[in-house]
Amino acid sequence: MVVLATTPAALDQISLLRSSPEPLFFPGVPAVDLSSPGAALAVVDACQRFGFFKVVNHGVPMGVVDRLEAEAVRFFASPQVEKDASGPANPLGYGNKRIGRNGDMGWLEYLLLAVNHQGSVSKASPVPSSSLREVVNEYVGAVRGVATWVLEAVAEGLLGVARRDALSGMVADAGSDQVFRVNHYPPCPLLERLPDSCSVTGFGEHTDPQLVSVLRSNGTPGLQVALRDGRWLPVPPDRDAFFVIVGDSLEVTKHPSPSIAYIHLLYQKVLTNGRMKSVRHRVVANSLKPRVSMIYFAGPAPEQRIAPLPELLGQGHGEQGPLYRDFTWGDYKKAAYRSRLGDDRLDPFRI
Ligand SMILES: O=C(O)CCC(=O)C(=O)O
Ligand SMILES: [Fe+2]
Repeated sequence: MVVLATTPAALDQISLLRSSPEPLFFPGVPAVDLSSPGAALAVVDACQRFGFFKVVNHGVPMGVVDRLEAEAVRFFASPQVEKDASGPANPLGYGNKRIGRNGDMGWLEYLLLAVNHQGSVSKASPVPSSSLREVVNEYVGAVRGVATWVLEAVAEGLLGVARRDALSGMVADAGSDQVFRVNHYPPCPLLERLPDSCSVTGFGEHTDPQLVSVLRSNGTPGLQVALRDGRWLPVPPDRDAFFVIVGDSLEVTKHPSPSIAYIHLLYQKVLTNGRMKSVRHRVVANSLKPRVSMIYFAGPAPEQRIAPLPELLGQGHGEQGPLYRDFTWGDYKKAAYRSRLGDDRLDPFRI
């Protein structure tokens, strides 16, 4: 984070970031072709090594994606007073710059909606128009298929074909906690007044709490993922692909004595007892072009226990037993609401 002597007032409390002198784009984002015979193994490998990958040949009709993007652009271009009618986000609804309740700010506006276990926007969510509701339902219905496919591949890879639905079943259960979010990052002209070495936070660094997130964006760059060595790597946008992000619930590993470096990495997670990695990511603002992203987050029901799957305990990796106490998704969510975006939200659950 950077502090300047004269930060433009319009940035309010939005943090500045130091731009890294890295090459422009990371060429190594693993790409998985869902139509290829080796796709399941490639998914498991990518989840284990990066916690992040993109999928192509995903089978989601691009017409639905384009319709949703057009509806989202229309909504974000509508008068502020109309957008405010669906907010302030608490946590659902329309939000502007403020993310969560604990002081995180970013150069963006967004709409956050709850999705029921059948994949439709829940009645309680403040959706601005029936046309937006319709197209979100259609879109979520389609990308849920990608999330299910990924969770099935992971379960099969770790537990065998008989337990293929061990993870995806948690999302299909009645009462599962699924969320859909559409983010709009307007161009940030203030960037031109900042030194080249600075950028502006669009969405601050964090891990996604759920099992898995499926992200799609327009062609504007901004998304960055953290590698294990702490470097931030820009992800080349691909408007025809989906990016899959492993969430905290899927990851949770263990480590005998967490060192500072290890805490930085945060590659420790629960259900898979560390086999999968959740990945820290963030978005930086763009000076010229708007970025629109849509993310479907697949989470379990509030009463779902988040503990290592018993089959995965004591299978090598030097582990003696779980390093996290049993907790439910509901417990985790409550703790997450009290935390800042970039906090290690699993900390309260470490043994
Ligand atoms: O907008 C993006 O590209 C990423 C946003 C994100 O990480 C999130 O909404 O959790
Ligand atoms: Fe995220």
